[in-house]
Amino acid sequence: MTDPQLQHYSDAELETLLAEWLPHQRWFAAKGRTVAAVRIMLREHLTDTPAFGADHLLVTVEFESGDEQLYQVPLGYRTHLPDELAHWALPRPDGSGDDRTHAYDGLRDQEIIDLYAHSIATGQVYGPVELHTVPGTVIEEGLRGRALSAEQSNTSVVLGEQLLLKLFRRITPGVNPDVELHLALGEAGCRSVAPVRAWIDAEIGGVRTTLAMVQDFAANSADGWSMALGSVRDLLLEADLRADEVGTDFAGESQRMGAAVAEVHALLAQSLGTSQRDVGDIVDGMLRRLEAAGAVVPELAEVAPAVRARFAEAAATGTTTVQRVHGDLHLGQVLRTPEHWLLIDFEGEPAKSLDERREPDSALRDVAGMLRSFDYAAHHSLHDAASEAAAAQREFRAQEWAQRNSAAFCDGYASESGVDPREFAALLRAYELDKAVYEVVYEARHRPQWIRLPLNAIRRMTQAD
Ligand SMILES: Nc1ncnc2c1ncn2[C@@H]1O[C@H](COP(=O)(O)OP(=O)(O)O)[C@@H](O)[C@H]1O
Ligand SMILES: O=P(O)(O)O[C@H]1O[C@H](CO)[C@@H](O[C@H]2O[C@H](CO)[C@@H](O)[C@H](O)[C@H]2O)[C@H](O)[C@H]1O
Repeated sequence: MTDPQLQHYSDAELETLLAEWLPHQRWFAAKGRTVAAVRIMLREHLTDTPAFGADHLLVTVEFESGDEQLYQVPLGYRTHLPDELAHWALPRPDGSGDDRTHAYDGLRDQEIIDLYAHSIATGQVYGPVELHTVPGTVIEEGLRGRALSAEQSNTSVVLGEQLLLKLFRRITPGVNPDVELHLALGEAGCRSVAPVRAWIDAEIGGVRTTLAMVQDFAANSADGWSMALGSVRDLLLEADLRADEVGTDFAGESQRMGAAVAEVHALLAQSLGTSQRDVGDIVDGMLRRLEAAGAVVPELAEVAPAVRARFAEAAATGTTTVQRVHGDLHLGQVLRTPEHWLLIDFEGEPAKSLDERREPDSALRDVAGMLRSFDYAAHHSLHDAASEAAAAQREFRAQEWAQRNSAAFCDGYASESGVDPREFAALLRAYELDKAVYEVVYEARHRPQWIRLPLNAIRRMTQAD
């Protein structure tokens, strides 16, 4: 029996199917919004073999509200869909028969990944796309690829356990800060990032726009979030021990992490400069975000006056030094290699515009991001305890873990930079609250069952002296 032929999908057919499929993808940034239509902006045909086909798409998503977002979507086509690809398939057109070719996320297909790896190694890219390689870089041919887990804002593929190809999903015209800052830090000889070796861009609407980047893959690394959760879990299991007596005490790691963040900040300041900014201006942005968040999550109304009071304390502190920063630092953005800590993902908060993400900010934003993350890790593992007394005890111990690691992180930061973030308590607290407000909206949209973590933290922070 011969296999059925691959059937072509028209642009119009794909647009209809993508409008249904895109909102369910983890990397779709507009969760909760109604898609009015999808338009294909670019469709580059990559291959047609008897077994499979592939296209590379850039699509514009139009929302009911009238605005648009641009997404990058590699698609594969097969007549028979292997079980492991079923999860990544687009719906099939209404009324299509059993032999209708399947369309699916191309980056989940080994053979299509190989095609991209070959293209990067040989420099043979498609259509208007350009590949730029950092001088001295040689990307081997024939590196086998595997896509990383699905829970990401973008899609990353490990090539030969040596390199990581990160394909940006939501595309914003301009240079992606992930490439921009990684390149600057690489040139400055920073030890605490994985160097970028190449990037891919194209001119979109007259603007050179980043589509993907290739950086060193840190094999055998563990992410800070998993390590921190392990430490908290062990502490909560050992009811009679203090945090510093438990084998997986994390404070030494937090201290080294603080030093790594300080190194990155110093090199970003050195390479890309610093300036002075009125804290009042920074706080105006925080107030605007608080108001916008209140429209999404009504529970914020109850804590908003106390948050505003904290913001006002920060605004009264005058001016502060600003520089390029990471912008969305948390425990999931640091990797512990066998040697040291690496910071990854310099894209900034996905919900902000590119201009906002590239705006110089206080280094305290990143410090606050990490302090929030210690609080998340500490409280994430608290389940309903058998009695109120037991719950209070577990809460107390979780809180102690967060404080111990926050202090160690600040100690490490201060030892590397000579500046202790805790000296700027009012501004640091304002950044922590701003981040927690962002998190409330993030959780409402992505993980509603987690929303109590940032909401409770805001209550604690606004009640504390
Ligand atoms: N250089 C690297 N080496 C090893 N693993 C990495 C590297 N960069 C990222 N990762 C892994 O990929 C995951 C997603 O990376 P990230 O840059 O945060 O992507 P996203 O923007 O999609 O969230 C990280 O949680 C980490 O596990
Ligand atoms: O890693 P991303 O750039 O996609 O960042 C977004 O998702 C994060 C969650 O994956 C989110 O981080 C929040 O949850 C973390 C635990 O999962 C916690 O460690 C962070 O402190 C907390 O902010 C991040 O805010 C969001 O931008």
